[in-house]
Amino acid sequence: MEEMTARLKEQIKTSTGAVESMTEKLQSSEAKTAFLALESDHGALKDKLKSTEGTLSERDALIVQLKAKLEENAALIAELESKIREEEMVRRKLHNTIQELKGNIRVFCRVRPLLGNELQDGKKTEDVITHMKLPDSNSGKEIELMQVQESANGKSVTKTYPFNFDMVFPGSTTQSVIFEEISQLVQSALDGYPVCIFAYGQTGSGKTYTMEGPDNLDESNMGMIPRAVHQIFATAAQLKEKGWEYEMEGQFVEIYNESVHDLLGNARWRDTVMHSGADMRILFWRHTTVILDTPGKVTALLKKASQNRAVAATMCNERSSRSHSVFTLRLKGRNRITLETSEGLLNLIDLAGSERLSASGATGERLKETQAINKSLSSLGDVIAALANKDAHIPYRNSKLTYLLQNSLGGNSKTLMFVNISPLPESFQETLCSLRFATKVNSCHIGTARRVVK
Ligand SMILES: Nc1ncnc2c1ncn2[C@@H]1O[C@H](COP(=O)(O)OP(=O)(O)OP(=O)(O)O)[C@@H](O)[C@H]1O
Repeated sequence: MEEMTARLKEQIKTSTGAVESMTEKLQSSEAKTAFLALESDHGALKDKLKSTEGTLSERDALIVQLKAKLEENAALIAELESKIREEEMVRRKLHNTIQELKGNIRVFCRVRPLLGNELQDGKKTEDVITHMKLPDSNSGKEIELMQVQESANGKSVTKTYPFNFDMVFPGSTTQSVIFEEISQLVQSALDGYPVCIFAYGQTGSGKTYTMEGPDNLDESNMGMIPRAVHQIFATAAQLKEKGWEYEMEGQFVEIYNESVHDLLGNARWRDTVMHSGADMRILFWRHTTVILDTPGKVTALLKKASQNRAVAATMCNERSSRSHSVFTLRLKGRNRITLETSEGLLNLIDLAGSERLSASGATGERLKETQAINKSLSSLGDVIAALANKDAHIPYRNSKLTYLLQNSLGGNSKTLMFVNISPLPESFQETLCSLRFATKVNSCHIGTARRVVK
């Protein structure tokens, strides 16, 4: 026991010695420095933590603020969107009122310019066009024809034939200026109205140029059809913001010798049997329909149609189109916000030349064509006269053309007619006939167009 106590005592002594030596070491300046450094680091970290905590709570407050602002902005956007939709509705109503005030069948008279060989021997336009008084600017409405006649006592007297239309465009008017005047009508088709624009006039007076453009088509001389289609695509894209989405379908048919041909089908002359009554309308809509979701598809459609179009020679114009061509664009709109739907229709019609039989010098097959053209155009005149007289019976069924245009002339649609005229003195009688026909059309009140919306 004593021995064990002594051993333990010895052990305690040894460890006390070790503790003393360790304490001594700890108190040495090296350890002290390390300790102080650690203490300072610790303090710095504590400060950093405190400042980070401060920044974090500041950020939290900012996030709350931003969230509130975001909600405020979202409410503002919703309010503005609904305002835009309301304004769009007001715009549509106002636009329609303006169109109605302008009258439903409007007539624009367009005089084509003199072409290359018509201005020979250094002649100026005013040297050739001596039988016509035209407006100087593009905003005129009057045109006067003048003809020198011999009176009963042998004296020369100048007889004048004044005409007034919604617009009269002299030969210098560009395609884009003319389109500006009809772009409102094209807009109406997107708004859900049936719209019909047709070109009437003698062969070579510029109908195809006006509706489609010349053969060497470029941006500047594009006709009303490609311009209308471009505008429709551009406006439909803008209306997307207001919730409107559109589906577009196109058809192109031709009425030749009183039968209807599909200009988009594969068969060049796919003939349709003459049906009477309601069947006939169904037949029209059985023709090829192309979904038009890109402007490129429209260009391809117009190209195909023009390739298929019947072209034959007559004495009046070597590339004379002897048929009526009818381009139809159906525009189905749906507003994904208001769930409103609309169904507009745009008919763009290039009528066959209106020249009289005697002037065309036609015989044989050409004579038959001219008779068919004259029949349908005179049916058009009869329909318009019956509408102007407010007759109980309107003879739409007398020709394919008037049957096709039934909805466009019968008061349900907005209609515009171009009367294209030649500037040549030798076309005086044809021009007079065309202007008289156009005056009859212009005086025709067909009632108020109805928008197709659900
Ligand atoms: N405003 C114009 N500017 C320049 N050239 C024109 C204009 N209008 C017509 N032309 C030219 O006059 C010629 C006859 O025009 P266009 O073929 O359009 O007549 P049209 O009335 O359609 O004849 P058709 O009844 O035979 O179809 C064409 O060469 C055309 O390019």
